[in-house]
Amino acid sequence: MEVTARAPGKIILAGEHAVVHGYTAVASSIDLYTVFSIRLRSDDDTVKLKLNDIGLDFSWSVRRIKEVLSHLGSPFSSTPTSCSLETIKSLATLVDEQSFPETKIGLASGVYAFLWLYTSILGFKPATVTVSSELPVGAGLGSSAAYCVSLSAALLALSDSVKLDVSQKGWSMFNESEAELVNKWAFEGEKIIHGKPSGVDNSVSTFGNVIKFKSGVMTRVNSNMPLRMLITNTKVGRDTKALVANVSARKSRHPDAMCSVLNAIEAISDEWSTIIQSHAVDDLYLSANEEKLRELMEMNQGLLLSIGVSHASIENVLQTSMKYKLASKLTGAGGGGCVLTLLPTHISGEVIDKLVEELGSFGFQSFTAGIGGKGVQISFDHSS
Ligand SMILES: Nc1ncnc2c1ncn2[C@@H]1O[C@H](COP(=O)(O)OP(=O)(O)OP(=O)(O)O)[C@@H](O)[C@H]1O
Ligand SMILES: C[C@@](O)(CCO)CC(=O)[O-]
Ligand SMILES: [Mg+2]
Repeated sequence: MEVTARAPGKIILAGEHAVVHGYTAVASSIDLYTVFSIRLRSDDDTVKLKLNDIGLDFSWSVRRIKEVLSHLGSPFSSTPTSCSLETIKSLATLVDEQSFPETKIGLASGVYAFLWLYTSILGFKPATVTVSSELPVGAGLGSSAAYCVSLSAALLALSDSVKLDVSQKGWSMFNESEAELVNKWAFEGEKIIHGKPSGVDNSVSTFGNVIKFKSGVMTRVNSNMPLRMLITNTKVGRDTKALVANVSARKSRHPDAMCSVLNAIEAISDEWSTIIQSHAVDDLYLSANEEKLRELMEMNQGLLLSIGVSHASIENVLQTSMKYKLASKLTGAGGGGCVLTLLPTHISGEVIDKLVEELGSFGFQSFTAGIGGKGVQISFDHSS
C-alpha cells in the first residue's frame, strides 16, 4: 500500500515577520500543493528518499540510521518532540555520507527535517519516499511548511497514532485532533528548516482557508470577499531562516522603533481580517473595500521595507504594478521570492496581460492561484 499526502502552500496577506514576534498575521492557503508518497518495503532494509524538485536522491540502510541515532535511545515518540542541536549534528552525518552537492547545501535542512520526522514518527522501517511540489522551493509561498505538513501527514497515516479508514477512495481529510497532531509535528520540522518559525505557515497549510495567527494561536477567518492576487516570482533566491534572524537582530538594536513598526503591521492585519469578513452589500461597497486593501498592502510593504526584508527585485515589481495603479507587497519572508499584486474585480484581462508581459521582460514569472482552499489531505493506493 502506498500512502500519499498533499498539503497546500500559502500567501501571507499581512503580518509576515511581525508574527514571529507575537503580532498578528493573516494568511491564506493557495491551490498549489506539495505531495509526499510513502511505500513501506519488505524487500530490503533501506530508506530511500527522492526529492524530485531539486533532483536529489538518498538511500540509507536502516542499520546505519540506527547506528548514528543510537545515542538517542529510541527516537519514537507519540507526542511531537523537538530535535536537539546534537541530533541535528548526527543527522548531518547521515546526509554528508551521501555526498550532498556543495551548490545545494542550503537545501540540506529539509533532509534533516525529513530524517527527524521519519524516525520519530515511524521508527526504523524501510520505505521508498517521494516528494514533488507545484510550489517554487524557497520563494515565500510556504514550500517548507507544505513539505513538513505533507510529510508528517503521510507518516502519521502509517503510524499507530492515527486511525484512518484506509479503504476510502480519493482524497480524505483528517479529523480535528488528527490534523492538530499533523500540525504539531510539522512545526517541529519547520523549526529545523527555519530556526524560529511562528507556526503560521504550517497552520494554514494544515487547516487551509484563511486564518489569523498570533502568539501560536490560530483563529479561522470567514472570508466573504472575492480575493484575486497576481503572484510574481522574482526568482531571486532567499532563505527564510536568515531573513528572520536579520529582523530579530534589527529588533534588538532598535527595540522601540521596531516595536512601533510591528504594532503598525498588527493594525494592518487586524483591518485586513475585518474587511474580508464583511459582506459587500453592492459593487460600490466592494470597490471601497478593495481600495482599503490596496492601501493596506502599500502600507504593509512600506513597513516591510523599513525592517529590511525588501529587495531590488521586489521594488521592481512594485514600480511596475504601480504604473497600472495596482498595489503590491512581498509575501512570506521577502528578500526576493514572491510578490502579491491585488487584482480588483473591475480590472480588465487586457491590463493583467500587459502587466504580466512587462513583469516577464525582467525575467519574473507571474501567475494566479486559487485562494483559500482545503488544508492537508490523504489518500491510500492499494494497487502497489
Ligand atoms: N519540494 C521540496 N523538496 C525538497 N526540499 C524542500 C521542498 N520544499 C521545501 N523544501 C525545504 O524547504 C526549504 C525552503 O524553505 P524556506 O522557508 O526558506 O522557503 P519557503 O518556505 O518557500 O518560503 P517562506 O518560508 O517565506 O514561505 C528548502 O531549502 C528545503 O530545505
Ligand atoms: C517570515 C515569516 O513570518 C513568514 C514566512 O512565510 C516567518 C514565520 O512566520 O515563521
Ligand atoms: Mg518556509
